Parts: sequence; structure tokens; C-alpha cells
Amino acid sequence: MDKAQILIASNRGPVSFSITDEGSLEHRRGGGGLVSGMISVATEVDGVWVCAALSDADRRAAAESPEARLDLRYDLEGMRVHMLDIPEETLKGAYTEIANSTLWFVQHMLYDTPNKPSFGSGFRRSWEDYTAYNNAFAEALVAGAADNARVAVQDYHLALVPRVLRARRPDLRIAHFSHTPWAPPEYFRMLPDDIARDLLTGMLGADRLGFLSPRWANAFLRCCAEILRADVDLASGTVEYGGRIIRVGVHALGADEAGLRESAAEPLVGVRREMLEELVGDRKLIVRVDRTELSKNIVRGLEAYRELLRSHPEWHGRVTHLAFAYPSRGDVPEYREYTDSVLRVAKEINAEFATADWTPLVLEVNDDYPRSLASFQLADVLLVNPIRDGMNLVAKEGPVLSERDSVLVLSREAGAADELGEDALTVNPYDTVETARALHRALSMPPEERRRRRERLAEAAMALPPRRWFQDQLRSLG
Ligand SMILES: O=P(O)(O)OC[C@H]1O[C@H](O[C@H]2O[C@H](CO)[C@@H](O)[C@H](O)[C@H]2O)[C@H](O)[C@@H](O)[C@@H]1O
Ligand SMILES: O=c1ccn([C@@H]2O[C@H](COP(=O)(O)OP(=O)(O)O)[C@@H](O)[C@H]2O)c(=O)[nH]1
Repeated sequence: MDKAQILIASNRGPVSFSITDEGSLEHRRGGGGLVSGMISVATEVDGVWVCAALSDADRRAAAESPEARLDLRYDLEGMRVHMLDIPEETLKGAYTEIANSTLWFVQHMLYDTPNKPSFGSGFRRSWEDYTAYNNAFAEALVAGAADNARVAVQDYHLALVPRVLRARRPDLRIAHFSHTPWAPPEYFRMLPDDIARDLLTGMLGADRLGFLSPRWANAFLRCCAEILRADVDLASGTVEYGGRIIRVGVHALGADEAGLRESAAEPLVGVRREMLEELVGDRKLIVRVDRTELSKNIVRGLEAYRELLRSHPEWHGRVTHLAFAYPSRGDVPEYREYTDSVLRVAKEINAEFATADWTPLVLEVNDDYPRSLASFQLADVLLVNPIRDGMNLVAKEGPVLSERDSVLVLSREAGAADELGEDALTVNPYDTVETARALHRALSMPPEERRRRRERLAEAAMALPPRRWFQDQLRSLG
């Protein structure tokens, strides 16, 4: 196999496999925003995308492919995909325990601190898995990179890769991009000191670090100054460490208009759309679409809807809330408990308000991407209220596909608020009364104002398509 000039590395790859009832493998697009952003890049770049096999079906697919190497060139029309068959126990420690149960919680400031976290010996064992997992990625990149190749490492799963890669292959040009927020030093330093330092110095092995918002870049720089005592220039976004200068840049990620329109034109989206139209009738429609994820703040979103129905009885029978919460990270107990809370509040709302001919809330906790796209088309209001979010692509995709000039109610704590804050109705995600008021204002907004806002939102959402986002990063590597 030829060595590549451009390599991407991420935990989740562009496709996820599953096993059909007949026992054969089938694949679909990987879920979540990182894949939504990167997949359109992958169709254009000639290179290699290194990712992990994340399920038994993925592992089987990886093992069945020649030399455990999957060649999906046909499916992606561009990149070859190299899926790493990492031992299940190592993956559990790295992905479930460290990436999802620790780093995600730190960066989104999700801990219920009187009880958690507590970094004991189990955590230390998982840290060894995380290190081994990062080494496995670095190994694959070392083997697959041509001389002076450019490598774009993605996200918190792979924070140690840049340092290992630089030590092994000083010829490479290395970028690391964070898709999450970054916690301020006062929160980040709850991690054990050696591990906080390991993460920061791991990332500083790159030539260039990227974030989705100036807020997250700034917090990272402050961590470097306070925890590593590195020489940091906040204004120019540079860190001097280990005799090198590392540049920290901000690259917001926008919606992929062409890809979205192509997906929305699939016949199945039409089928789902008809189904939703029948369900909703001529009622107003409030939509939300998220992974069943603590940081997406689904429970408070539902509470805000309940508050709307309590404080504005004129909407009874005249509005439906569709909440599509597709499954995510079911191996983490907090996610399972959170899903239960979402289901419980939904049940309470319907018990309080439903009538013989009106179901105020329709909550679905299964994965149906065509249905999500159809709901973007039909929404009158799109609710995106995360506690903290690196970007949030749903907030950008909604206005692009909207056919009813949907009004965006958006948390000010999402990275997307940097670009969409002017034309969305922004809210404090903890304030359910303010969110309910915003929902009422959105439902009552005059058509002309809705149209103006929606057009500007769509324009802002498409201003930084993934292709440009990625090319900017490559260019910044020289
Ligand atoms: O891979 P999973 O564990 O299933 O999680 C899905 C992805 O979640 C996170 O996505 C982030 O990236 C988006 C695109 O930049 C951004 O809009 C969003 O705010 C982030 O939450 C995670 O960072 C990815 O690595 C995951 O693949
Ligand atoms: O059933 C669905 C519904 C939505 N999405 C996509 O998942 C991404 C979610 O990205 P976002 O940045 O909003 O949040 P993340 O889940 O990455 O934290 C968006 O592109 C959605 O269109 C998906 O993969 N499956």
C-alpha cells in the first residue's frame, strides 16, 4: 500500500458496521458531529483515515478485511479507511473510562463534584489503556505516513498521539483539533497533576492546535500557562514549550450544505416527512435532535416545554414537540441514567397535558437519521440548549434545511452561538423559565421576522463548510 501524504486520525470513523439477522455485515455512516464534518472532507482528500473498530461488528469487519485493513475507497470516493482492531479491554479503558467518563466530563464540566470524580487505582489502569490506545494510533500513522506528510489528529481520545508521533517521525507536520469545549484551569486541574500535564504536553507535540471557538482556545492557553508554566501569548495564540513554539488557532466548523441537501433528497426522508406531517397535522412544531447526551441538556429542555404549556395554555392542542434523542455511549452508567430521566420527564409531561386527540410531546430514543432530516425541514422552532458544546452542528443544519423558516432557540454556551447568536433567540441553558419564554416568542414570531432571521442563520451556518475548515488546517501546517 502506498504511503499517504495526508492522514486523518479519529476514534470514530466514517462508517459503523452492524450484523444483520442473516449474519452478514452492513454499514452506515458513523453518528455525531465529528463524522458529519469530516466525511465531506474525506470524499475530496486523497489520503488515509485511521480510526478504531468500536463494536463487535466493526471488529469483525476489520478482522475480515485483508491484513486487518479496510479499503473503503469506493464508499468514500476519496480516502482509504484504516480501522484499527484494538483489544476490547484496551478500548473499554480508553474510550469508555477515560475519553467518555473522564475527559468528556471535565471539558463539559459535567461532574456532580460532591460525589465524583475520584481518581483511584481503577482510573490509573484505564489510563494505561488510554496510553496503549494512543500508541496504537501513533504506530499506524508512523507506518502509513509518507515523508513530510501532514497528519490531522482529532479530539480528546487522541491527546497523546502528537507527542509520540513527533518523537518517532520528526519529519511529519502534525495538527491536533479539539471538537469539544476546553475547561478553564480551575476545573481542568481536578485531574491528577501528572495526567493533566501528560494531556497538555501530549497535544503540544503538534505544530498546530485547533479549537472551534476562541473561548475554548483561550481556556487551553490558560491551562498551559498555569499548569505547565509555559510561556503563553494569549493575543497571538502561541505557546512556547520544550524549545518550540506551538500555534493555537480557531477554526469554526459549518454545515456541509451540499452533503445535507443530497442526504435530504433521499426517498426515505420523504417517507419520514409524510409520517411526521400526518402526526403533527396543522399544529406548530418544536423540534430537537441530539445524541442522548448529558451535555445536550435534554431534561431541562423538556422542563422548559412543560413550563411553556403551564404558563401559556393558549398553546394547548396547538403545538407538538418532537424530541429525537438517538442513543449514545450506552456503556457509561451516567448516560443510561440520563436516558431514564429523559423518558421519565417526557412521560410526566404527557400525563399532565395530553388529551384524547393531542399528544403534546413525542420522544423517540432510537437512531433514524432520515427522520431527523425530515424534522429539520418541518420545524417551526428548533431547540438547541446544551449546557456546553464544542460547536453543535444541529444548530447549523436546521436553518439550512428549514422549509418553514424555523426559529432557532440556542444556548449561549454552544460554540455555534459565536456565529449564530445574533439571529437566534439565545438562552441561559440552566434557566428553564427564560427558555420557555423564548419558545413562546419563537412560536409567536411574525412571518417576516422569522424569514429574515432564518436566512441570516443559514448564511452564517454555511459560511465555513467542512472542506474549507479542513483546508485551512492543512494550509496552516505549511
Ligand atoms: O463518537 P461518539 O462518542 O459517539 O460521539 C459523537 C461525537 O461527539 C463529539 O462531537 C463534537 O464534534 C462536533 C463537530 O465538531 C461538534 O459540533 C460538537 O459540539 C462536539 O460535541 C465528539 O467531540 C466527537 O469526537 C464524537 O465523535
Ligand atoms: O439520527 C441522527 C441525527 C443527527 N445526526 C447528526 O449528528 C450530528 C450531531 O452533531 P453535533 O455537532 O450537533 O453534536 P455531537 O453529537 O457531535 O456532540 C449532526 O451532524 C446530525 O445531523 C446523526 O448522525 N444521526
